[in-house]
Amino acid sequence: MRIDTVATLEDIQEGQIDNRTVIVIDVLRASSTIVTALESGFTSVIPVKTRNEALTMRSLNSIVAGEWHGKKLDGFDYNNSPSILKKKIHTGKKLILTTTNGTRAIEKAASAYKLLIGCFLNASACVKEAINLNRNLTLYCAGTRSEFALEDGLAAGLMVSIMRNRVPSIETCDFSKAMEACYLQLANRLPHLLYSTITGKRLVKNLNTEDIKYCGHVDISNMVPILIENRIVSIHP
Ligand SMILES: O=C(O)[C@H](CS(=O)(=O)O)OP(=O)(O)O
Repeated sequence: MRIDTVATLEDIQEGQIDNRTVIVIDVLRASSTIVTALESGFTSVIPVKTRNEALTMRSLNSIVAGEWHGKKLDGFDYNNSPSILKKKIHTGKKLILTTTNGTRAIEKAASAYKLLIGCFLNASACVKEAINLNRNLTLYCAGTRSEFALEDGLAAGLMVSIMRNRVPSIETCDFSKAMEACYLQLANRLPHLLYSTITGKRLVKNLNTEDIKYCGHVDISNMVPILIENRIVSIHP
């Protein structure tokens, strides 16, 4: 098995999607929001591209959440905020979600053999599932507005490190090795380090500090979200 890590939304190549397991990593915040939404009772998350698409899909049985450049969109129920979502149980509802980077990464990699959603919160559960799926793996960091986001790279590095402990023969690209080394070097500075990344600083400016603290927790969830026909559901319902 081989792992490749992709640095930003734009950088992914065709050969890194088809016939592979792809884990979309957007720590701040789309991946963390999706994991948390399924943990808090939503039956599915529907990723959509635009505000209008999200509002058109709204129904009695759904809640609309998302942001553009960090700010909650007009007419939406929630921002892309895992710490707010987790305060309430939403049993049986669908979450319609649109975000600046994460939902676009999901759309770009939708033709993967299996597309999973990962972050710090569910890193070990994702790796376990990727091993079960037994395909080459792409860790697809969404980044932020076309730039590499350190928090995504660190979560990818954590996943490479967990994978290497479980499957010592794993092959990796050099960027995966670099992210693994980076995670091992900086792990003891989590979650505080996330306040100083580009996205972290932006979230602080927009008063979303609770999200940063929450998203930096490692392995607090066993939830593995998977994309099935445009809907994200729990892999083990
Ligand atoms: O959750 C967010 O606020 C970010 C916005 S950005 O990185 O500041 O553009 O969106 P996401 O799609 O979750 O990265």
